Amino acid sequence: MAAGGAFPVVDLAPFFAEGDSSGRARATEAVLEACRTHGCFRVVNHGVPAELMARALKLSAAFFALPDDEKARARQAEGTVAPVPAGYTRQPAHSADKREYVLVFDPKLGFNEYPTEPAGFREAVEECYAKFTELGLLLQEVLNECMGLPPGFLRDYNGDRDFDFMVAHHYFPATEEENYGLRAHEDGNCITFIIQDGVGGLEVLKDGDWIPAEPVDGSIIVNIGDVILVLSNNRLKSATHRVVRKPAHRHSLAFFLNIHGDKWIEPLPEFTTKIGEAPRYRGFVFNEYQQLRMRNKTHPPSRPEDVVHITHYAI
Ligand SMILES: O=C(O)CCC(=O)C(=O)O
Ligand SMILES: [Fe+2]
Repeated sequence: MAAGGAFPVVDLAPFFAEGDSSGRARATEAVLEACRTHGCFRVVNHGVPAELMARALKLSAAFFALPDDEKARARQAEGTVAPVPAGYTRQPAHSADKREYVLVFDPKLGFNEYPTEPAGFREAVEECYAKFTELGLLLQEVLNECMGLPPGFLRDYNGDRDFDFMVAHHYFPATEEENYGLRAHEDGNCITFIIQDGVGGLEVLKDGDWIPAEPVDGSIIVNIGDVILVLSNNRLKSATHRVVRKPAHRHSLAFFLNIHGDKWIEPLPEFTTKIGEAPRYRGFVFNEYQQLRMRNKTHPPSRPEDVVHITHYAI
C-alpha cells in the first residue's frame, strides 16, 4: 500500500459528483468511523487543486528562507484587534517548539500582514484560504450528518467565518539534542486541515502509539478539534497529534475552521438528555478556552499537568 496506508483515507469525490447519494453515504460512514477511531483522516478528491497546494508550500518555504530582518517586516503592527496576532511570529529561542510561522485571517477582515517577497505568496495564500473554507463548510455538513443532527444545525451554530485562520509553519531541522517541533496537543477548534511538504514528522496518537501522517502529494490531513469532541459528548474524538522534527527544514500549512469566541460550547442534547446520558463536559464560552490555551503558550506551566486541555472542563 502507498505511504500513509495505516491512516484512514476518505475519498470525497462523491460530494463533487451530481446525484451520487450512495457514494456520499459511504464517504460519510468512512468519516464517522475515522472520527470514532482516530479523530483524524486523510482526504483525497477534496476539491483543492494539488497545484495550488504545492505552490503555496513552495512560496511559503521561499518566504521562510529570507533573512530574519526581511521576515520581521511581516510582523503585525502593535494595537491591532485580531483575535490572535496575524503576520509573522518566531517562537522565542527558549521555547520548546522550534518553529516560525505566518498567520492569516480571512483577507476581507484586513488583519493580514503579507511579506512583499516572494512574489505570488499573497495570492497563493488567499486562494488556499478560500478553497479550505469551502472544504471546511463541506466537511461541517458531513459531520452534521455523522452526528445525526438536524439538517443545517452546525451551519447555523457555526455560521460566522471571521474567527477562522490559517498558519504557514516552518520547522527548523532537528538537532542532536532535541527534535520537538510541536508538542502533543489537540486542536481546540472544530476542524483543521493540514498540508505538508515531503519531509514528514506529523504524528497522531492512536491507542497509545504514535502513527505517522505521512506526506502524500495532493492529499489533506483532517483533524477533528475539541469543539466537535465536546458537542458530541466524546462520540467523535479530537486527534492528539504532534510534529517531530527531522534533520531537514519542514513546511506545512494548517487551516483552522474555528467558531465565534462568544459561542457557548457544551454537549448537545442529542448526545445527553435525549438519550439519557450524562454530559461529560461543563459548558464554556469558546473564548475562555482559547485564552487558557493561549496562556499555555505565553506562560508555559512548569508542571505538565497544569497545561490546560479540554479535560479542564471534564465532569
Ligand atoms: O505542521 C503540522 O503538520 C501540524 C500543525 C498543527 O498541528 C497545528 O498547527 O496545530
Ligand atoms: Fe494541531
